[in-house]
Amino acid sequence: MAYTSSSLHLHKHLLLPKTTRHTNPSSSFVPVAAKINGVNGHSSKKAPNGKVQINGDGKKGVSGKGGAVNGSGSGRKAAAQHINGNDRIHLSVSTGGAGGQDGFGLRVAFQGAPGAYSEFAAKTALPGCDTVPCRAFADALAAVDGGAVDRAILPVESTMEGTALRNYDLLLRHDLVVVQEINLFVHYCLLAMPGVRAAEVRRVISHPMALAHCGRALARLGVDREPVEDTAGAVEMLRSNRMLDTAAIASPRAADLYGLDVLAHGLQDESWNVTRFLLLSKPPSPVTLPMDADAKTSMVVAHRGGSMMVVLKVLSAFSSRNINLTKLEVINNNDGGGGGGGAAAGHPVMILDTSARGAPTLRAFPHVLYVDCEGASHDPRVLDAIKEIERFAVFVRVLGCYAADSNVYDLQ
Ligand SMILES: O=C(O)C(=O)Cc1ccccc1
Repeated sequence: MAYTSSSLHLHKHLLLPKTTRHTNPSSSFVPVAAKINGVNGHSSKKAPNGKVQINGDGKKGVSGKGGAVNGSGSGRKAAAQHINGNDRIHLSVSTGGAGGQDGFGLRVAFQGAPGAYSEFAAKTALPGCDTVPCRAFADALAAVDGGAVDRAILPVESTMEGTALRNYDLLLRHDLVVVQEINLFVHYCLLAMPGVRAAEVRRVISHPMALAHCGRALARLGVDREPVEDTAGAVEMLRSNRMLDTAAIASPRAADLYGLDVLAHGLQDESWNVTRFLLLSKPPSPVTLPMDADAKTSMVVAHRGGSMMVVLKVLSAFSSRNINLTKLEVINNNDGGGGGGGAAAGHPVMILDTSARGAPTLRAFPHVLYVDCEGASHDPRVLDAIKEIERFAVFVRVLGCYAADSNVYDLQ
């Protein structure tokens, strides 16, 4: 196999929620996204009343009361079914912002149209921030790299699919630092134009990750699948083209925002479906961690390959110092052919080397490890572990040090 990736994924036990704070979901999702024009394509209109108005009719704002999909007063609620049985997990999670970070005055680029999961993750991580919709993840990263926005948010792994290698590839090509992590419970709904019945749906469109996460449910429904840029963009497309034979997979919030019917809830094949997002900024990191904070450090290690010995040595560098790892992804690209592993299949991983004097250079590495460890990057034990790894690795780049947040936040 040319390009392989194996990993120790974050799973349920690592994502147990800590907080029990509940807030009004609609209040945690303020309509500031509408104030900003999209960086590359997506934009949203602002209604005269200051609420978001998507595609014209202005019936539903972001905080629109009448369309609560899972709340009271929704006519759509009764019709929606749970595709995968008892999929509504009731998590004790916060919808009100992670780690006490205040996002007022910060512009955060995300991939997708307003109502995308990434936007919700940004709003949860940095309550009060202004979100900036972008056509592609690459545009969101370019926006923060170029100084057009303060942060970008990127989904990097999910409990169902592991590491989003494409997004890691993007991250590594930029001189950006990880400043925050956020875990979001992703609840998928099947949405259609008002009045459309499930039996009339021939095709389902959504972000590729959403289609993959709902594979079994879609097979059961016997519909065609078509990937589009993002979940909310799919909903926007349905709405603006008045598609009557097509449904979209997106969040209940997107249904509310764009005024679509929810045909089914809990479409995901696994009831535990959590996506981990990273917030990225230009260096130096604007975040100062309190000394006693639970911190995490993310890094990428490039090595010569040849055997799995290097993995054992990396593990030993941490374990001998009693440092816990929360992620280890092993990437090997041996012969340049095809093979599994996502966007970079058949290609070495391109990493921007910012350590050398002079301009940062993009370097190609066939053998790479993505490592997250507990502890701050300035913790002497972590520093020592990195020093030890540097003795046998070709290159180590610390991607960021940030507050560990094991909460799982929920849209509901
Ligand atoms: O398409 C979206 O809404 C996104 O934000 C990307 C995404 C898709 C599925 C799960 C998590 C993030």
